[in-house]
Amino acid sequence: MSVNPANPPRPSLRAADKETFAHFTARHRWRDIIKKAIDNICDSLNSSEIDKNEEGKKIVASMEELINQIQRNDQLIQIEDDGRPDIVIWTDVLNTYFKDENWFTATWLFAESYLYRRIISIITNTKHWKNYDPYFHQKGEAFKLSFTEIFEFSKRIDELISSSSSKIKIDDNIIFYELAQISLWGNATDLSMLPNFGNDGNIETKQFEESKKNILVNDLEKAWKWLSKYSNARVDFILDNAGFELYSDLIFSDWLIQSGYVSEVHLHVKSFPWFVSDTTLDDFNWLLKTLQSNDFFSSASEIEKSSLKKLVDRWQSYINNSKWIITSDFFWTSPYSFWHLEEKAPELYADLCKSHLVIFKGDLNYRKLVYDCKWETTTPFKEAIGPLASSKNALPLLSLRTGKSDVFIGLDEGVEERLGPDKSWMYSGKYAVIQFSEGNK
Ligand SMILES: O=P(O)(O)OC[C@H]1O[C@](O)(CO)[C@@H](O)[C@@H]1O
Repeated sequence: MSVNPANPPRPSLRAADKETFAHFTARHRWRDIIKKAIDNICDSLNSSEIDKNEEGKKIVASMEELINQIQRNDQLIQIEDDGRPDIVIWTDVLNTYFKDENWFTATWLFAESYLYRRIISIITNTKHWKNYDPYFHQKGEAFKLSFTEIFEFSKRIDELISSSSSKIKIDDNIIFYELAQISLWGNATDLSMLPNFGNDGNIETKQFEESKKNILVNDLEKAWKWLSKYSNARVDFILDNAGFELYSDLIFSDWLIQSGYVSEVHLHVKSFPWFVSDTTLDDFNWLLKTLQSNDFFSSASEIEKSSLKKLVDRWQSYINNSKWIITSDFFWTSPYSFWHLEEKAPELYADLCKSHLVIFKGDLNYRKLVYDCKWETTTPFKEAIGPLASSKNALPLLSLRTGKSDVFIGLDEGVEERLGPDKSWMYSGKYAVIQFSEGNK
């Protein structure tokens, strides 16, 4: 049988397997995530808007029913047509591969993606809540907590950009490594890992040094060698989370442009709210607006505010001059692994082929790159990404991923054993991989 969503290249990860993080997620985390979304909806109810209120209550009832379906481990049902064009794909994949499956027997990747698509269908099928993002509040709150790092980084990027004209010259490869790692750990929950560029150009911060040891595979040198042979290249980011992670991705993108190696950065956002924290176009616009808002950072000093203003003005000019292109495609929120990218999204793929480096951020993108299944941890990365490395049009790609699920690939012999029999290291967010494939262009 060919590889397909129900038949990954290795035995699939399924929530039915009690030893996995997939199981814990399906048993506990999904319920908590939906409950939190319900709370957000309830907080947005306003008794003066009667129709909207009534609809809001219906959404809450449907979401509660969704929790019940998961807890009873019901068979997966059709997703209600909400008029979004991707509904056809979802219906087709569900009917073709998962018709008789339930929440715990379907592959984890399908069941989890299906959950987020069900939530969006409930919300989209309303009059007053159509464009409501049930995770928006959380994303904003989390961003606020990164106050210190936000200002620190806006100052640092300024210093880096002007370092070419100053006495202290930091080598471009060093900046590339550090900004890529900031973008990597921007995905981690522990922001204390973030680095500091010292006056002599060295990286200060013990935790950052410490966190480097937790990068189990680090292909940054290879990626740099690949990218630095270009000037005016195109880089694509398949973005992951909004808020601080997005901010750190933009800091990285900013330097790529300023360094002259890159003249165009394509930033791929999600078409609708996805896996709680993923970046949508609204999140992107919110970030830019928030960085300019006096209210949000009311305790910031004038110097901090003006450094941020300079940064956002520059970012806005990239957007106005098409140096940064914000784009989205339904493929990123489809049930398919990226093994099917070329086949299922040929136009998107053809466009990505124009890129000199496609950077995939985060855990979910990693799961989709490697088909979210039970590979040996020593499987070479290029084997696990299948056609993404072997196709004659294979893309040059880089994955920046902190581990938050049951899959790690490309580790040296003995690493898994050293980390011990308790598999929580795989999903704790403490360990990461940076993996590169140069493609066939
Ligand atoms: O934001 P990231 O890094 O893609 O993480 C999302 C991941 O989080 C999880 O929900 C687990 O924490 C996984 O199911 C998913 O792969």
